[in-house]
Amino acid sequence: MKAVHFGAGNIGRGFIGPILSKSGYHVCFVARNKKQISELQTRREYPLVLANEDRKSEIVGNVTALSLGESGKVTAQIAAADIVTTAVGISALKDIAESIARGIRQRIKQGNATPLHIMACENGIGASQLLKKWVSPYLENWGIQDADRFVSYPNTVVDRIVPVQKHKDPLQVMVEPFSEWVIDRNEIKGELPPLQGVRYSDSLDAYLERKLFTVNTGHCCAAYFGYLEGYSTIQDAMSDPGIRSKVTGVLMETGALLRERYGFDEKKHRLYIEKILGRFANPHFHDPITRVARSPIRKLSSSERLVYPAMQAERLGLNTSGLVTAIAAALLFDHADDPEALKLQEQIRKQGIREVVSHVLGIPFSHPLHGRITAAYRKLCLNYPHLASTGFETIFSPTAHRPASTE
Ligand SMILES: NC(=O)c1ccc[n+]([C@@H]2O[C@H](COP(=O)([O-])OP(=O)(O)OC[C@H]3O[C@@H](n4cnc5c(N)ncnc54)[C@H](O)[C@@H]3O)[C@@H](O)[C@H]2O)c1
Ligand SMILES: O=P(O)(O)OC[C@@H](O)[C@@H](O)[C@H](O)[C@H](O)CO
Repeated sequence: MKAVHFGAGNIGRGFIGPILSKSGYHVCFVARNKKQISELQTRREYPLVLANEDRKSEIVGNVTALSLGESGKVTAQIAAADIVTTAVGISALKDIAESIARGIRQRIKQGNATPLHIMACENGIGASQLLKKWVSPYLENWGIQDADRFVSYPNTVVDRIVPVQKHKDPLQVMVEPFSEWVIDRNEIKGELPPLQGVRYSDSLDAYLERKLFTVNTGHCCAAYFGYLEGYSTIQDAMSDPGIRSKVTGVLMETGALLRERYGFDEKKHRLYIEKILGRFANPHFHDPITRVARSPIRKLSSSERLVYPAMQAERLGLNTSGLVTAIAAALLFDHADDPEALKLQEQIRKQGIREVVSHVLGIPFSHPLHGRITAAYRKLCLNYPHLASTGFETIFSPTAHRPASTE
């Protein structure tokens, strides 16, 4: 069995690659880092270490790598693959779509009609279906109408914390012991791929929202609140009782929403939250705040971990005060090495916070959350003036940008 995995980064090497390899697939990473590619080609294996007391390690074998630029070879690999997975970041899916489409075209030319499962293992709602939207136009342009007969794009949920890390061995990866990979069973064509430790579900949305609005909402809250306080790792932020309590408060809000939407048992969900808070605090990690806070425009979009649950909870009349403060904190994330953080700050400076809440977060001026978020943002600007320094005077000053109800 053959698998092609795009992205030899943290989750690619730390979770998807190991599951594929353990399940008997030969794994070809399609990657960008030259050093990693040549090491994977030569060694054909790499070490994976668990971030716990024992530091138990295992070898992930039966792997190799290609560079994205080796387009003929990548096409051939996809043409012969049983599974294609990705972990490149949801915004980068469009950049790999043509490669995948070429592989499908070659597969059809070769008369290979065995099922091909393409799974985008990215955080976000409907990532595999989004990838399909990027791949399909290439196929249509080439006159290929019937790829759906054997190609499927099941959405998935992947959960394992794998921080940014550096080791002497560029292939080594340290991961938390916990892991969960759930795949939408309804989308699979043909037999279920024999993936060890993976769950196939008929109700993926429930798993997806539970993960995104608990693990990822809580994680980014720890990051954005931690950033305000000047912490550099999630573990440091989580050891601050004030931050831990704020994160817990937000997860109580998303928990109430999830229970309302999917009927989760309250006690079990509370235990799920507790477990996740413990995972964030894992003392064997130094997970940079900047990794977890990365790409704030993506994280603040209307289908994502902060705004989506806030809008849904508001609609149902549930408490959203913690989410509102978290959104305001995210709007202050101005890390200089994060292109989206810089773009967001530029937009706030140029357009004012009210426009940004409306157009970037997708919350209309007339929506009750709009005024509450701008008010919370203003309060944070006053409490953390060093973060709001560049645009503070203009953010609330002239003309229409001044929020009416925040004095
Ligand atoms: N790290 C985690 O804890 C974790 C857990 C679950 C899900 N995820 C999701 O997995 C995805 C990857 O996250 P990560 O933490 O592994 O990031 P990462 O930066 O460590 O890895 C991404 C990799 O993709 C590569 N890449 C980017 N564009 C590419 C392209 N066009 N072709 C080939 N390779 C490309 C990058 O070079 C990098 O090696 C994200 O969507 C993230 O949300 C991460
Ligand atoms: O990868 P992002 O940027 O969507 O989110 C950052 C982290 O919250 C995320 O990578 C978690 O570590 C992961 O989702 C845990 O399963």
